[in-house]
Amino acid sequence: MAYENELHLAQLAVQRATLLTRRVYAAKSKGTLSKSDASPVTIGDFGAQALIIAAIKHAFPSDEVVGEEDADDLRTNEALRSQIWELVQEATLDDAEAEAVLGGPIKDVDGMLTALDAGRSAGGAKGRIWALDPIDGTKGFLRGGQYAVCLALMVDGEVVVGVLGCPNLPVDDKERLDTSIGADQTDAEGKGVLFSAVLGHGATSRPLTRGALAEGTTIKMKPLEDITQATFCESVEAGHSSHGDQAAIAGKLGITKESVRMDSQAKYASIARGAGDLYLRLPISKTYQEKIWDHAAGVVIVGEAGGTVTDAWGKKLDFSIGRTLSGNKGVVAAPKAIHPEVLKVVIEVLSSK
Ligand SMILES: Nc1ncnc2c1ncn2[C@@H]1O[C@H](COP(=O)(O)OS(=O)(=O)O)[C@@H](OP(=O)(O)O)[C@H]1O
Ligand SMILES: [Mg+2]
Repeated sequence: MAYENELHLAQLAVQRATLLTRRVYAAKSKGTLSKSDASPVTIGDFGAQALIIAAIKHAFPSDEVVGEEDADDLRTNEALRSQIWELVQEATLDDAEAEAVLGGPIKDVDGMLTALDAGRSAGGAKGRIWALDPIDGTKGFLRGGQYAVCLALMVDGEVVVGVLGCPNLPVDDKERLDTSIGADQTDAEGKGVLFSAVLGHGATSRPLTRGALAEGTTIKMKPLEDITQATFCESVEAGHSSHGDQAAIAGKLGITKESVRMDSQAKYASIARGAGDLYLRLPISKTYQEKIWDHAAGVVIVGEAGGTVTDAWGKKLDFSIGRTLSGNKGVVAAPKAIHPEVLKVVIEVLSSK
């Protein structure tokens, strides 16, 4: 299979980083995060980004990375730096082969800062560039809800590999969408899901483990015969997408079920596994540009599960421009067969404003 090594590396790196974020959440819940004033999101974000970039640079030294964070804050904040360094050192998978693929633990603090800083790529249309969101859905992370560790590889501006670590989603693909899941998740074995896809080779899900990767199963979007029965997902934050426009679109499509609000790219993962049908993200702000790391992995996973993802005007999401999707507005993700019908209504609603 194409990109087999990249996929394997991405799965293990996301697995290791997702477990780190879960430990930070558990520490927050137990009240043992007292050494620094930093928010658990900050700690998890830096730790996860350092781990993932170190693994990428070990396996593919000349690849570039567009990461959400950089090391500036850590260079000036010693307390924060040592707290994150402690976590990063402890974040090893219970499997020697997996650790060898990842290059083992990061050697020293400088190595951690160097890894973090390697996320400054400007992106673009040429070469191999990874897009990384170490904690997507920061609000979800803080409220014990959905969040995702997101990594994708783009080659010449096209997303070819995508991996999402969703520690608070139910393991069973058939389980109904339930936004309350994760409310009391702990740092325990047997919870959470790792989703992956390679362009042209399908999408899979597997339980999140601490050691070797669990066996994957193919995921597919749910066949939807009657659009009025669709379940659609949207952001929790009203500031990130227009709940009003989305409700108007659902109404015009004859959808009566209430939307499922969920933070992060867990929305893409959920519709890809058939727990939900549509993901609508209609822009609120005229100036906000979506970040590539908020979409790259989810888009290839939905595409490989039988879906189509475009922006709100029907344009393919263009990951080749830089760190943002500056050529696009909004997101419409749906099973291939019904995407045109959904898009038509999206355009009607947007045009009538
Ligand atoms: N104004 C505006 N419009 C659209 N999107 C924005 C906006 N501001 C921020 N963001 C990005 O939204 C990312 C989280 O998206 P979600 O779908 O998880 O939103 S929500 O948390 O459910 O509201 C969030 O990612 P994280 O910061 O990783 O959580 C942001 O990159
Ligand atoms: Mg994000």
